[in-house]
Amino acid sequence: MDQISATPGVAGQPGGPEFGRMIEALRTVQAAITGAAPPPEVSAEVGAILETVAGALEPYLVGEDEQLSGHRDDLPGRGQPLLPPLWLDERDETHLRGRVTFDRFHLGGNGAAHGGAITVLFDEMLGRLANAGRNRARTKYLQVEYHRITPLDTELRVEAKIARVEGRKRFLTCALYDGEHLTADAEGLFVELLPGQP
Ligand SMILES: CCCCC/C=C\C/C=C\C/C=C\C/C=C\CCCC(=O)SCCNC(=O)CCNC(=O)[C@H](O)C(C)(C)COP(=O)(O)OP(=O)(O)OC[C@H]1O[C@@H](n2cnc3c(N)ncnc32)[C@H](O)[C@@H]1OP(=O)(O)O
Repeated sequence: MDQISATPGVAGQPGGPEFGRMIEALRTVQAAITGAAPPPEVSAEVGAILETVAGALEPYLVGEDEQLSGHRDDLPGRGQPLLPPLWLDERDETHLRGRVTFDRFHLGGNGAAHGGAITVLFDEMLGRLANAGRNRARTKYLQVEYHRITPLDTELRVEAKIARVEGRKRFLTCALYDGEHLTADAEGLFVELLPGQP
């Protein structure tokens, strides 16, 4: 996880645009499966296709350091399908600003994003900022408040800031906006790892 490549991949090489297309297709599949009520024969057919997909990748399974997913900063959400597709437009060591869109895969209920999906976004934003140009740090706590529902299929703005640093402790904040409206925000403490801490 220490190495995240911001360089767009080269066509014909592992991590090239073909990889980005595969992750994009997976996101489309996640939303389609979540949102569909298919007849049994279609579920069976799609299930068999997905088993074939997993089988096609099995010979290429690698360790964490070598996997492409999560290491591609040129792809939305680092090419990690657990993360909602997040684009970072501004970043330095004190703040991050980006755009994110939740879809049907991230549904909580009644058209609103799941609170856990929002928390994943906040942990990602704060984790990226807490680790920007600094020694490694991990989340100690993340306190989230949900102020109004976060809509699906809507481009939202997300901003993170460093509030203060006290020794190993980095206190950060993050806020998610639908237009002018704050939908959720968070405060987190990240603690710099000591030698030997994983
Ligand atoms: C996922 C990789 C993350 C690692 C980073 C790697 C690479 C970075 C490169 C690029 C970044 C790219 C992507 C990263 C994006 C997202 C990352 C998401 C981050 C995560 O998702 S990461 C997973 C969830 N996370 C954990 O899995 C942590 C499990 N946990 C531990 O590993 C330990 O818990 C640890 C090491 C955190 C601390 O342990 P510890 O024993 O060293 O430190 P301790 O607990 O003593 O606290 C020290 C000081 O904080 C004060 N303190 C404690 N609790 C407090 C509270 N509640 N309120 C106020 N103050 C508090 C104490 O009072 C003391 O203060 P003082 O020093 O002043 O006495």
